[in-house]
Amino acid sequence: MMRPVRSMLPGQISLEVAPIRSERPANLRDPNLKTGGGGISNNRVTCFVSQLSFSRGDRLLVHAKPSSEWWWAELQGVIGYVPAGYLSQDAAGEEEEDPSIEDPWQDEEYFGNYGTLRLHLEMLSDKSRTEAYRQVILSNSASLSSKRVMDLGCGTGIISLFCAQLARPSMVYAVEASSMAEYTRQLVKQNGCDEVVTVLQGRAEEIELPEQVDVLVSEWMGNCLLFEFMVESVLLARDRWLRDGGTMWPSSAALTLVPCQADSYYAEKMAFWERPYGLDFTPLQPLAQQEFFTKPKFSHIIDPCDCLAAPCDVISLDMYTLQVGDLEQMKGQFHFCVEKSAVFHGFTAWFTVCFKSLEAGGATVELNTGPNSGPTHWKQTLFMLDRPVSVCAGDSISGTIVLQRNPVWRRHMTVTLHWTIKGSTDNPDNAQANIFIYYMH
Ligand SMILES: NC(=[NH2+])NCCC[C@H]1O[C@@H](n2cnc3c(N)ncnc32)[C@H](O)[C@@H]1O
Repeated sequence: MMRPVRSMLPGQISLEVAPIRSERPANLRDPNLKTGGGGISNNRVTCFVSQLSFSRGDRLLVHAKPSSEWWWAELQGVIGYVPAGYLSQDAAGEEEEDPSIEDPWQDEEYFGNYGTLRLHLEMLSDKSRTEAYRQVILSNSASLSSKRVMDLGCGTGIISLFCAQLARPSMVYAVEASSMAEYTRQLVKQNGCDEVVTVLQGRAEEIELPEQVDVLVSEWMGNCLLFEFMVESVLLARDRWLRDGGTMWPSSAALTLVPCQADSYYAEKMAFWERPYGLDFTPLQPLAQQEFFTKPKFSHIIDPCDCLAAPCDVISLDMYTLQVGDLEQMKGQFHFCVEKSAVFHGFTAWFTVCFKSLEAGGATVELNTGPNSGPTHWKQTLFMLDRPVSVCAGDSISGTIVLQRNPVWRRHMTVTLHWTIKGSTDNPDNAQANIFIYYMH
């Protein structure tokens, strides 16, 4: 249910909007929602968030108020941003806002999940991940003496326990918003670390620490590095609790991309329909493309020999200078030189984070989630093309990637890949510029 408001707009805001063919109020969670401006390629309608066009007296339905200045509203099935200052409450039919949008962070579900063991078991079972954090503490144990540490999103407290067990910090503030915090307190006591580790239950943005800290450590990385956007909490905590000159762990992060072949996934989801049980099911292939290839495949394991070019870092984050506002839209460019003739099925992405030493000149610890490093629970993320393209050694694949944070669902983003293939051969696909939007929800 949404609350109707009237526009008091002086004149028309003339903005490009693409109508959605929806009689019912749009389901904002619908990843195929078409809003704002956009473009079309390979029958895929892109989806950009932009402002909504409306006239004086129009009745808008407000879905969400992500900020005091801009609201997320709908007019005759078209969804977009509206300047809140031009709107007034419609006296008739006071209706409640869509309750599902009251929690754009979906914290109840998010922290509910982290209140159970399933995700913590997965993370603790990830040796590459957990050993990397252990190595950071071990290799900085001397410098950690008498330091004050904040472990943001400590979960079961593993990093805090490493600090207390392998070094002599003066205090570790282990901050955990989910109900797991109650058990984390027990684990801290059970392991004799309660002199050093204090568990604080609450969101890092809201809790109060008694003092600033020297080191802010967190394991905040999600699929494709940013999904869940826990990184926003880390930046807010940095700005509030990390002393000047303090240390961020991780210190930096990078998102890496590579063009790849994905024969088995393509066979499993697309080729399958060619002759199942001797029958021709190819009319279902457009459906399969829409259902399986319009969203990323998380937990994909790419074989290094499926990489068609040298991987390229497309987005780099400096955790000391990154701002929350930067997270709304991040762009990167890539230029790949195809190293072998193959079928180009899509792009695979992964991330690397680095932990600079507390000591000048000390060794940096790296956690690389790519195909040439130890397996992690993130694995890699596969973005499939609508349809595969044959490429030859010497071809180049150049383009841009845009990570666009969802203006309503604050833990979600869309990934837009735009590329062209310049071929050493006159492959008909080479002339085509492609743009693909993938919804991570
Ligand atoms: N690498 C990830 N993607 N997730 C791994 C860390 C997630 C842990 O941090 C907790 N957590 C996440 N955000 C917050 C926050 N803002 N404040 C406190 N705890 C948090 C969450 O409850 C979970 O226990």
